[in-house]
Amino acid sequence: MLRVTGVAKRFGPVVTARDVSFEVAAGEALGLVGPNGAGKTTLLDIVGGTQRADAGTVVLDGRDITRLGAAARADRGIARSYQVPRPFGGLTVYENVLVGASFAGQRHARTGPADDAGAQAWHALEVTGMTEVANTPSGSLRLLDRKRLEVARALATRPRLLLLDEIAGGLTDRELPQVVRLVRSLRDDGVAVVWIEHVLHALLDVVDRLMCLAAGEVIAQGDPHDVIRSPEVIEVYLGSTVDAVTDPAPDPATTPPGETA
Ligand SMILES: Nc1ncnc2c1ncn2[C@@H]1O[C@H](COP(=O)(O)OP(=O)(O)OP(=O)(O)O)[C@@H](O)[C@H]1O
Repeated sequence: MLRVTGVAKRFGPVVTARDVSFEVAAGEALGLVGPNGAGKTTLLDIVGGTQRADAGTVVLDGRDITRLGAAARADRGIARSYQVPRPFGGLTVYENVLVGASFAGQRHARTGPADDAGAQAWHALEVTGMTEVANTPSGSLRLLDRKRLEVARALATRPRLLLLDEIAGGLTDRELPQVVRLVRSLRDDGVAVVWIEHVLHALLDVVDRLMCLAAGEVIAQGDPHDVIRSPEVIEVYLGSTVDAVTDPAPDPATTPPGETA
């Protein structure tokens, strides 16, 4: 479904992507890990269309979308959540999601029968377990609900490819499984997912494949358990936490050293 080939990006002297290539199949979940500053968010930006790569191509469903902006990519089914949730604080949860659903509704109306944006927004709240806080001002939400609202706003656009940026960071041991279940259910419903996450055991509960970036380069990708056992990944990212991550009863709060949630 998604094929990224030979992507390069730099900000002045800082190289954030160097010949990065990967693929995501329809309905597949790919985890993206790596040290702070490795270039993970920039790569998501390049796939989502909010950043333009210096070189390389992004192909969705066989069509080259490299030169398309974020709105045109959203039209084609790409949606994303942001590391720092940015809801419209004065609007309720429902209203926030309705904004996304309305834009998507207008787009779909151009090519087919008009959607009911309200129904679509409500559906996104149901899927994310947020109906009980639908009328709560989003500025007063606890962290878990702010994270879920990010996902709900993205879902309201009816994506086929969902880009998630650290939606598990900062959550408690009791909250984490809810996010894991949510992402897994989306994947199981056929939505392809690319998920950046430092909370590795949450990622490992969901993703089909894992890719590790360091200094803008892919240092490993493939089976998640192979990737976290890769000597290079252990050296530059996991260090001694690899045993905690793969332990049968891992500490849910485990985050690699030096990483921010
Ligand atoms: N717009 C920008 N202008 C200049 N430098 C940038 C810009 N965006 C990102 N960078 C730099 O590019 C590098 C990669 O940043 P990026 O946010 O993609 O990394 P990351 O792997 O997502 O990190 P983290 O895990 O901390 O979120 C960093 O050194 C960052 O400071």
